[in-house]
Amino acid sequence: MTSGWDAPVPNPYVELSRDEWRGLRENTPLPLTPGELEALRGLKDPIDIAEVEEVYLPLSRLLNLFFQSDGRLRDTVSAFLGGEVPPTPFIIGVAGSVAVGKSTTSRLLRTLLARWPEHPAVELVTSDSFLYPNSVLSERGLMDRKGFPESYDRQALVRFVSAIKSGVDEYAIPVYSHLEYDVVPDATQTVRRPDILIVEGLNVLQAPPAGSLGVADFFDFSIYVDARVEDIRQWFIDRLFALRRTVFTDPRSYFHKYAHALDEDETAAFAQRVWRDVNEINLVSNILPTRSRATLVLHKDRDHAVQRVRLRRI
Ligand SMILES: Nc1ncnc2c1ncn2[C@@H]1O[C@H](COP(=O)(O)OP(=O)(O)O)[C@@H](O)[C@H]1O
Ligand SMILES: CC(C)(COP(=O)(O)O)[C@@H](O)C(=O)NCCC(=O)O
Repeated sequence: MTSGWDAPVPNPYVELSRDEWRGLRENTPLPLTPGELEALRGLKDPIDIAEVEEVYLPLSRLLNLFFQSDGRLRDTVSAFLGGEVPPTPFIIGVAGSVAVGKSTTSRLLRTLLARWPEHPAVELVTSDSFLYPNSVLSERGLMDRKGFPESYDRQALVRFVSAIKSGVDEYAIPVYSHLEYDVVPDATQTVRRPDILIVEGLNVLQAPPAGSLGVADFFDFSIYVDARVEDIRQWFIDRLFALRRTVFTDPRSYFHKYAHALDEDETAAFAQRVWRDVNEINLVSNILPTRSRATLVLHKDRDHAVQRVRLRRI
């Protein structure tokens, strides 16, 4: 038995280096071409096939094992109840900062998971669908708090995930447009009883207020995409410059006015201000504190490559 001040700190996680993790792919095949990966990649995300093979195939294999083990647990419960318990979607949460690369991770997982014969139907929703429209955010003085917990209709998100977990046949949710920087009036995304539902968003691992349910209460597995705050800040700034050269040139873009009006220095100052006053505060106060709730943490280095993986002990 160890004791004293230098005793190892008990740790509820298994910590793996990239080398250890990549060996866990075993013989999982690569069901993705470089062209398909290109289509899934977010702006300025340098993900390549090596990253898919070494990081995402072990993850795809692990999620497939969790999915199958969930089915066996359901069989046990059915036997206990003396009647069939019908399957409901397996729900995966993906959380992390603005600009950390959650969208690429989620889109890639959707594609990789759908190629397993056990769960071909995989749907992806992002929690921005549950942001209040700009009109409501303005009224409440929350336009500079987009992405903070109070900018979402938390109860609508919980109702949706609860309905999916209850096995409803279909459920329509709102659609958010990054281009228009607002919820799109009258547009909907319909989720139809998938085998797996991925729910991606900044705050999806947040603990609910005392006495109520949170969206994370319905997750069967959760992933936190992690990196040093300084690195994410740089990625956010680099991406804003890339957006300025691409998306912001579209007259429909909410940020179109900035594409020409601001020179390079002013754009850098704008990016730094939005990072410091909005996204970093949200990361440090609301998002990072949820990291320890995740089943799995993917930690990226400055070059965006995942170098460490932390898996919660079962
Ligand atoms: N102002 C914007 N205009 C258009 N697309 C954007 C804008 N901001 C972010 N995006 C895109 O929205 C997606 C989600 O971005 P974000 O919430 O920062 O999460 P992450 O970088 O972790 O995927 C990304 O694909 C990003 O490129
Ligand atoms: C739309 C977002 C709040 C992310 O929403 P999510 O789907 O992660 O809930 C975020 O990408 C965003 O636009 N934040 C506002 C601050 C900024 O422009 O960076």
